[in-house]
Formats: sequence, C-alpha cells, structure tokens
Amino acid sequence: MLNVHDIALSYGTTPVLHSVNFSLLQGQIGCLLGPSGSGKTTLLRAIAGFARVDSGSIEINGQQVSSPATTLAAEKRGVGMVFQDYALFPHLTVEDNVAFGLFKANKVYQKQRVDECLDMTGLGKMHKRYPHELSGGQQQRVAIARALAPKPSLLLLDEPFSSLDVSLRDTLANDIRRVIKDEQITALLVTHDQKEAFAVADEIGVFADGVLQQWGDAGSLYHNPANRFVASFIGEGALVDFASLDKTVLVRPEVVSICAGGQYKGKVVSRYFRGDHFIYALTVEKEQGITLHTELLSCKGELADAVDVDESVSFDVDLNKVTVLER
Ligand SMILES: Nc1ncnc2c1ncn2[C@@H]1O[C@H](COP(=O)(O)OP(=O)(O)OP(=O)(O)O)[C@@H](O)[C@H]1O
Repeated sequence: MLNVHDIALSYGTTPVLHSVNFSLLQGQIGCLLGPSGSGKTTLLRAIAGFARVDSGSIEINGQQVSSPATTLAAEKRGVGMVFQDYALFPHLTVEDNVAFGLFKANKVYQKQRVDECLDMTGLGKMHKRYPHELSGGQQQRVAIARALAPKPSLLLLDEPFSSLDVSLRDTLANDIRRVIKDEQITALLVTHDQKEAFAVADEIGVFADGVLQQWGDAGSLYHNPANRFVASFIGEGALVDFASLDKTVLVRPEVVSICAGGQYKGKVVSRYFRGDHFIYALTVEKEQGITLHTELLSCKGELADAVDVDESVSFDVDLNKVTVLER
C-alpha cells in the first residue's frame, strides 16, 4: 500500500533524510518514532506531497507519487492528514468541518458519511457545535473524523496526541487505533512517545539523524534492537560488557534480580514505584568483570521484598536472556 524506497531529502544543502526504506501493507498502522529533529515530520511531508525527494521513490497504492523527477500534488494522492494542532476551520460547525472533503458527493451520502464518522469517533451529538466550543480531545476527534470522511487510501497523523494530557492520550490513541482498523485504512503516525507507538502501531520505524535505524514490530525493537541507539532509546536497560562473555549486551530490568548470595555486588541509587513492582537503579562495584556503558543498571523488584535507596545488595543477571549487540 505504501512503499518508501531508498529516499533521500535535503533542505538546501543540509541533508535531512538518508536512504530511507520501508513499506506498509493495506490496513497496517505504521509509526515513525524518534527524538526531536530526527526527520520524522520531513518524511511524513514527503509522503503527503509537501516536500520533494532528492533520490529514491514513494509509491501509494501501486502508483509512484514521488521521485526526483516528479512530485504528484498533495491533493491528488488520496491522503488524509491529521496535525498536532487540529487545524479545524473555526467558522464551520463540526458537521461542516467533517463534510469538507465530501463536497463532490451528493447531500444524502454526505449526511450519512458525516453521521458515520462522528459516531465512530465518539462525537455523535456534537454536529452543530463550533470548534471553540469543544475540548482539545474533542477537536482532535473532529480532525480525525474529517480526515477519515473521504475514505483516504492512506491516513497520515503528525503527533496527533501531543497537545493532550496523558490520560486523554491513552484513551484517544486506543479509540483511534480501533477506528482505523474498523475502516481498514492504512495509516502512518509520527510520534516521539514510545508508549504511544507501542499502543497504536503494528510496525514501528525508529529514526535518528535522518536514518531509519530499525523497522519492526514492538517486540523485535524491544528484544532485538539493531544497534546501540535503538537499544537505549526503546525501553529501559543498560549496555554492559561482561568479562565472561566478551561482548556488549543489552540488559533489561527483568533479567536482573536482587538476591542473597548473588554473583555481583552493587548499591541501590534510586527506586521507582510502578504499581505492582519497583524499578531500581543500581551502581555496580568495580572489579566484578562488569563494565557499564550506561551509568546504571536497572532491576525489577517485587513490592514485598522492597530494598531501600543506598542499601548494598547482591544480584544476579540471567545471561541466557540478555541481547547481544553487534559491536
Ligand atoms: N523547512 C525547513 N528548512 C530547513 N530545515 C528544516 C526545515 N524543516 C525542518 N528542518 C530541519 O530538518 C531536520 C528534521 O526536522 P523534522 O521536523 O523532520 O524532525 P522531527 O523528527 O519531526 O522533529 P520534531 O519531533 O521536533 O517535530 C531538523 O534538523 C530541522 O531543523
């Protein structure tokens, strides 16, 4: 459905994207995840038709829409867009905002589709309101209903939840995933929030410095990160060299256990309550055959066996469950 093939893009003489490759199947939800300035929005703009590519190509639904020679106009790509700031028409009611992309359809179909899209996004009774009479979350629902109304072949969402408070984000992210799946639309979402990417996406692309570091599902990013960047960007953990292994490995908290008579010695630096467990951060005593590349090792602990900050502890690491990284 979406095929991004080896694209590069510069602003003036500054390269921003380097040799980016990935694809999405019909109905899949992809997510571009990465720190600020890594090139996520630029890539989304190129797919939408707002930015030219210097090399490579983009295909949507089997049609080549971008190459260095041609850039098909945004409005001809069959793409729907949702932005961080909602970008609703302030002088139009909710129903007129949603009907905006349906101007070619007859009135009966327009009304039916507007009702359908407002129901799907949980706005069944808001037809006559104006954007300023809605909460931020409701406005973003309208923006999503508006983008879905013309049944786009591809829906692009740029940080759609980042203006909302955390509890609302989770609810809206779940609702939007359900709506996109029900409508069987292919979607690509930009975010810098890992939790959001894990909650919404089937496939996730991790970006740093304009390079797609890894493309895969949440499980493969977490358990088999392609490199050090992905290992430290996704989830919690530490990069460690064990003299016994002679390799750099990623140690997630769940493979470290504080226990009496453990092989290694350390000290608890901090403790974070996580509801049904604690996460501890440990420093490791020198001369133990361990070199930490990150400052601290994290460890998951039971509530019942709580250990205090500054306490010395011994711990074990299950070396069968660590992930070996290429040097
Ligand atoms: N119109 C522009 N002209 C020149 N440089 C730009 C332009 N837009 C973005 N850039 C630069 O391109 C790089 C990538 O920016 P982009 O907005 O794609 O990153 P991002 O990953 O989406 O970041 P954020 O999460 O902060 O939105 C940045 O270094 C940015 O300064």
